[in-house]
Amino acid sequence: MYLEGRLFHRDGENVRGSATTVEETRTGGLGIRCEGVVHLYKTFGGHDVVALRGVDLTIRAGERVAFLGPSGSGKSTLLALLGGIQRPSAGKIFLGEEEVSRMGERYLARIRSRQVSTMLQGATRNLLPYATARQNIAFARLSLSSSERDDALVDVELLDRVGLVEQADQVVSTMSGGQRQRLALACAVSTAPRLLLADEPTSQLSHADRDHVLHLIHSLGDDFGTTIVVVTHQPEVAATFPRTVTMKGGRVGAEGHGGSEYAVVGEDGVLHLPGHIAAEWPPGTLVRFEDDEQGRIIVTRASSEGSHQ
Ligand SMILES: Nc1ncnc2c1ncn2[C@@H]1O[C@H](COP(=O)(O)OP(=O)(O)OP(=O)(O)O)[C@@H](O)[C@H]1O
Repeated sequence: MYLEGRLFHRDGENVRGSATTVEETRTGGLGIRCEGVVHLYKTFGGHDVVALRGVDLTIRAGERVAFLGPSGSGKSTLLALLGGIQRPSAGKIFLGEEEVSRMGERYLARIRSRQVSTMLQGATRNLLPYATARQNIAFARLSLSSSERDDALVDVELLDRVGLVEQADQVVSTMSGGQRQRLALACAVSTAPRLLLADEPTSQLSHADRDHVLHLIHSLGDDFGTTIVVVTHQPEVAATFPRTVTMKGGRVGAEGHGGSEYAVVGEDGVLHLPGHIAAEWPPGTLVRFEDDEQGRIIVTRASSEGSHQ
């Protein structure tokens, strides 16, 4: 059984914290800014794989964003950089007003344990296999002070929200893949983070479980103003987010806001076409630009019949 209603409680909550450092602020979402972020992986073969080719992106405090894009386009890499799990090869990433690469290891570790929750693909591997669901949540919250723990989250409610109340005292090693994934998310949100980064949090779940997990993710935003970024391949999941960012070839190629689609102008004025048009206009297609009376630019396929605007 799942509980409905408000999950997170915090007296005197203030979703726009104003203290000076990320660490001093406990409430409200954490904004993100990427400036020219490039990331290379060195391979054993000795050649570099360029995963990100210059990402400029701002996510405001409290925004909820879904990252989309084909396999290999750099979504997971960007998420890991935002969570401070990897450092960019070049460019800058700011959490709040602080640049991640200027944070010392210990400072960053504290931010990551109390303010930024990152659920990477395969996050279930980070669960303690011989501990129960309830013990895993307690472990995830170890870094919180006792007042922070009292303030916010009741573990039984949290487990109920992800449909695991009957597994509260079951050890992880006996759980199914879907149950582990739901527990990993419960652990990730159990500290009431200011920034939640989740890579494919619903990939192994049934429709009903997916919807409840999404409800849990969005309730963090509703109750705390948490900034939320998820990577997903599922259009139904992306549709619950007010903003989508589509990665293409290591760059931000397009954005969606409130149902409208926008392309992002890249280096040298390059524009990625929305997927459904790109499928019909192969590389080499000649297009014509015209201004209409309202000052809009009309793009028309110049050659062949069946032109698009
Ligand atoms: N550890 C690594 N070592 C070498 N190359 C890597 C590593 N991780 C990712 N890559 C490469 O970086 C590029 C971006 O990968 P990334 O996993 O960020 O993409 P993605 O969009 O999240 O893909 P998917 O949707 O399949 O998870 C790909 O070419 C990938 O092969």
